Amino acid sequence: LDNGLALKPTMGWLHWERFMCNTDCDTQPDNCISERLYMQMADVMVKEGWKDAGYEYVCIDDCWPSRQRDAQGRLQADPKRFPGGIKKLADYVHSKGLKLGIYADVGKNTCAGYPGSLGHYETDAQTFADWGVDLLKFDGCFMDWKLLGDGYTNMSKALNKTGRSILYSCEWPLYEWPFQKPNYTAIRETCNHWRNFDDVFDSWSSIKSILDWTASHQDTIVPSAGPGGWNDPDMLVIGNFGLSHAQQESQMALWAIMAAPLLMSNDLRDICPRSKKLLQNKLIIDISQDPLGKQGHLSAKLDSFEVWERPLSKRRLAVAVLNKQEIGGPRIFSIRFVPGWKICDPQCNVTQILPQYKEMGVQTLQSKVLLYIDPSGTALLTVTPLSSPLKNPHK
Ligand SMILES: OC[C@@H]1[C@H](O)[C@H](O)[C@@H](O)CN1C(=S)Nc1ccc(F)cc1
Repeated sequence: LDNGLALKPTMGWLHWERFMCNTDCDTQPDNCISERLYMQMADVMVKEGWKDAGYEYVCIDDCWPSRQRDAQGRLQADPKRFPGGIKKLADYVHSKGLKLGIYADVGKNTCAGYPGSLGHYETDAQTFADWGVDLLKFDGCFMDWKLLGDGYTNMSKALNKTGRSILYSCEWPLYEWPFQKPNYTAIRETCNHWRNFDDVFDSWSSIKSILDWTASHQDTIVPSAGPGGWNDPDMLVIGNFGLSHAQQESQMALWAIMAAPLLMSNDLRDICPRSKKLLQNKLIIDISQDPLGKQGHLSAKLDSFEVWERPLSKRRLAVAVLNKQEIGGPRIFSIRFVPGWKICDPQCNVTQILPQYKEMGVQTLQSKVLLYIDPSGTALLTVTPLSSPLKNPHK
């Protein structure tokens, strides 16, 4: 969507995978969907270096509203859980130099059964703008699939009409795929990023299913990604319970290669140092936020390894090698099997970023560079071609 936003993949925090629809603030005041949760996350994001690392949007997901619209037909926050209302929460988040995201649904109800926006697109867009909201995640539940396009485009126009810059995150293709192949040209014109596939869960099988779907549809979806519009493989679950450290490194590396929005869903108030270090790794974030804005793709599969490559600015290349084998110990992968390795003709400079930082120095096409990759782990590298002076000096 050409609204000047999401020129790089969105970075921030989104409540859903970790906090879901927990509305029991009597029993669980620290973990229920309430203004406290977002204010505390905003505080931590400033205090613990998340904002400095680039994480900017604090996002509310489903279950925030009251069950009824107000007398003017406007959505309103649950008064017990958000006593200050959304506008005051937005002011607080803005006072921290962060941005606030909110959630609504194109159809009759949200997926959790709260009021949907069907028939209220302009009212809801104006309400969000009046509150100072900076991002809208627009879900696709309870909607006739034949009307999805109208719904998503009408809300896009309604947001534009408010005159406020509001990043528009859609789920349009996710709800259309079961019926017909989505039109990614229309989707890109309408949204700043779009969910294509199932919700992420806190498990390696969930991450694998998302990667497999992406690889098998890459010819359709990869060309549609670029500044202002991105494919959204769903939230980062790094720092929760279900992934080993190697698997957490794999999600971080592959989401950077896919130019995916980096929306964490975890408890930043209580996260293990290794996961925090991984999420704040500047070299990986630089790959994610690369100005060329081209999404990477699966370039080779061999012997239970997957090679993913992303072209970067300044003719550089990011390479991720994933060891799909889930038995045994670390396995060796020769970098010569990386299709993009040909940019090392005649020479290139190689830096390994994961599983640990290692400058591998100048290599040639014939170099024997071996990577040791843990089961369900990933080696992440950047390769910079060095053109020798003899080769086409005027090129
Ligand atoms: O209710 C909101 C929740 C999150 O926003 C996800 O990111 C959205 O993809 C939708 N969503 C959920 S749980 N959707 C859903 C997931 C499974 C299901 F059987 C019925 C609805």
